[in-house]
Amino acid sequence: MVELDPTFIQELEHRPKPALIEAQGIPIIDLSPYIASSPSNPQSLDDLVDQIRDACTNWGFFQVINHGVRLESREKLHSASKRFFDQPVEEKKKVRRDEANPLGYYDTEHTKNVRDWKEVFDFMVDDPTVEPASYESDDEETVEYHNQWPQHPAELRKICEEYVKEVQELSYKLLELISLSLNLPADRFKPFFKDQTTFVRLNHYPPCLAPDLALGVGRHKDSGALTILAQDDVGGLEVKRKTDGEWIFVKPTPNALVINVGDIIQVWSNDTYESVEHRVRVNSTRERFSIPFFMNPAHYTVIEPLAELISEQNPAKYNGFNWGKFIMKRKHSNFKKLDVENLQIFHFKKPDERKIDDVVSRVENLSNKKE
Ligand SMILES: O=C(O)CCC(=O)C(=O)O
Ligand SMILES: [Fe+2]
Repeated sequence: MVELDPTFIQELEHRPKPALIEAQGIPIIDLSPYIASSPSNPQSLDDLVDQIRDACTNWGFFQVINHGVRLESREKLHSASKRFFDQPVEEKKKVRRDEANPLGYYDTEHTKNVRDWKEVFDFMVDDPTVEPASYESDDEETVEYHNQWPQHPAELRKICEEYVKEVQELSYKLLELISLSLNLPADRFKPFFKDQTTFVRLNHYPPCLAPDLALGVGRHKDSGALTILAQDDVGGLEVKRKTDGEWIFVKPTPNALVINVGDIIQVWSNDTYESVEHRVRVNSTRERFSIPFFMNPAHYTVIEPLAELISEQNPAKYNGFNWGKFIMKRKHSNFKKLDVENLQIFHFKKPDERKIDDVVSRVENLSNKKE
């Protein structure tokens, strides 16, 4: 019997199943009609937009190939990340995050109040990034966050910055495609990202002696606009299939990036697209590395359903909320185990919508129990 610190142990119903379900996985979309420098033919662009719409509607997740991010920059970052995490913990803790600076290294993240089997290193894409000083709604003070770079490996900073430049270009293209897929102009979302609060996380999941009890990241939805994830060939990411709630393994595909729409796009689209739950399983033999790029708007952005996507027949399902305050509150509860439920976009649903969601989730629970 392996002794596992009880803070890592998932409730029975949330533990990973012994067998992986690969099934028909999330779609793979070839972005070449949009990424290529030569103007593409309109038919292939329409096809691409249709594929994006289907993937966002049916899965909330997809993989992209021919995305313009060079394999070389990605591999360089994976190996620099490995060099960083391979160091003794005392060395890594020289850049550890604390309540004053949320950036850098830490190994105590909790998701839904259970500790994740992972260690991470976070940095902002814009350095410095301006965020609210507190989550109190009447406090207008802001602070500047600065990245903390380690001394070793010295090249980590440059490699991260190079990678980010390429992924950032892709992030705008994906936003454009998503916008077109909602029948909006390609640049509809762009202004929200002028003072963006986008950040990148280097994830390291060490081998775990009790992979049946713990998770690398517990079930969650990404709270930002869009996530672009590079994963290595080990695999571990699982996505909750919308049709039946089954956890589906995302098969690592060479040179593909995994994309998912986050809570913000769910609200902007007034629930046309949903931010889908996912989690990470760990294994007892191989460490895993992954690198999510979390694309987030400026802190002062009020997140609400877009005017073009609501009507009398389809009224706004959410009250607007301030992105910076929302994320501050979330960070506060992720930092340590709290007894309260995490803040979710669900809490901004208009009262009638919350009632409808409650009924739907009760029916879903009933039908899941029958299996
Ligand atoms: O490592 C992964 O595959 C996904 C990580 C993730 O979902 C997250 O950090 O939000
Ligand atoms: Fe995630």
